[in-house]
Amino acid sequence: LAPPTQCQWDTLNFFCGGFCSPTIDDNTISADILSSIPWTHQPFCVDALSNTEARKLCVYSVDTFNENTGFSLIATPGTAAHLVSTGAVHHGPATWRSRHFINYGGRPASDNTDLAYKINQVVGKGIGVVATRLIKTSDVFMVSFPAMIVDNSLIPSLFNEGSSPTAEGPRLFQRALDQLTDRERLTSLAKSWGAKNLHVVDDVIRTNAFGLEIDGRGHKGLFPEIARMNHGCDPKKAHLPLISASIRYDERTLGMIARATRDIKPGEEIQISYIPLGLPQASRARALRNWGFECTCSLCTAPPADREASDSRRARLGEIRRTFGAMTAGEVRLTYNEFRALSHEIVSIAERERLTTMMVEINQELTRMWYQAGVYDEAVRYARTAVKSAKAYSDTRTEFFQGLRRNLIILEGLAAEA
Ligand SMILES: C[S@@+](CC[C@H](N)C(=O)[O-])C[C@H]1O[C@@H](n2cnc3c(N)ncnc32)[C@H](O)[C@@H]1O
Repeated sequence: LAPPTQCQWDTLNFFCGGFCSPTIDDNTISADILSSIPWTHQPFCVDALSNTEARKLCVYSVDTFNENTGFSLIATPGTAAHLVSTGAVHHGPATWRSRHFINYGGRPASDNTDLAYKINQVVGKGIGVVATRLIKTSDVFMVSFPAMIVDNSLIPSLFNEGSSPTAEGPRLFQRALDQLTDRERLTSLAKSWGAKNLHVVDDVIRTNAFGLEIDGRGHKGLFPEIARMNHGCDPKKAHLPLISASIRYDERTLGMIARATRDIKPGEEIQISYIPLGLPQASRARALRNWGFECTCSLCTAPPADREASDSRRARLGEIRRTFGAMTAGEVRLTYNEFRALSHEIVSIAERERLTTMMVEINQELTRMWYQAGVYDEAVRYARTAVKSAKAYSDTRTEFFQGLRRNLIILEGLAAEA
């Protein structure tokens, strides 16, 4: 076998299994490169933005992406090359054809007759996503592909209130928008329509974007169908997860995948969490301010005594996790019994707070810690629960899930030998 090709931008040669994509910008384009890249427009670049560490940001577009709705990327040439070399820019449309999960702007795709949801007006929240038939726990009911992905350095105003947007921002946003085949799919998400001097893309990003990492850099992705899902938690039924759906970014296809974390009945609005699970009330309210609405879900509007009880459980959960961090760093030592009691306590708090999708993370952490403590039968117990919880909402073909399974098998072997 020939050694994998070294990519200019990939000095560790981490991603290139022989399928490399050259870094291109508006100066380096040539006829032979053109035949190997998916972009259908010449890159448009700006140099060293004053307030970012990116040396160059370019707009890349491919208008055949996602059944010709188009995709624009505003990123460094290195990020663009990385995305091309993963095959994602090519794979997206094929995946779309094989999975009929999309309905954009409320218009059903033409060959798609059996969607599990519709995009509709919902009381008090603008547009939302409503189930049209029974969606079973762990079913994928929607896969949305990006209209645009933007390097975080272009939107500093999002993180630093009061700072002015990068001067080059509107120019890049406009170019990226102009090069989309279906612009309305993105612009229909806008709220202020040019008010406050905000470019329409910037406006859409503020309340609709999902954070994602590409090749170690932070980006914001606009997935117009998934973006129609509102934030919310469910009626107070103690045996059900607090949130009815979870989403996951699949870097192999650029798809954002929505999966049910419990059975969802026809007519129910499907909601996700915009913020990390497990936060207490005040932090939730602060975090949600970015989206400009007051949380009215069952947890936020529960009687004060219930909210306080929930807050103190969540504060305790945070405290235990910090203790685990200190243990890992070697700053705190606990006895076997103390650690065992804390392990039980954190799991029972997460269950009580119905933080179902967080159970994987917690059980994974406990697996690692019991393994490091050399207590393999306890590690096996938590590894089993991590696999079981992950099955409920993640794709079992993912590297992540397979990793959990492999860990379990290794630990079972160690426990049997011990
Ligand atoms: C990602 S969009 C969701 C789709 C949006 N409702 C629409 O009409 O396009 C986020 C925006 O939806 C609204 N929203 C989301 N969850 C909400 C909730 N629980 N209550 C009220 N408004 C909500 C807010 O205006 C928020 O900025």
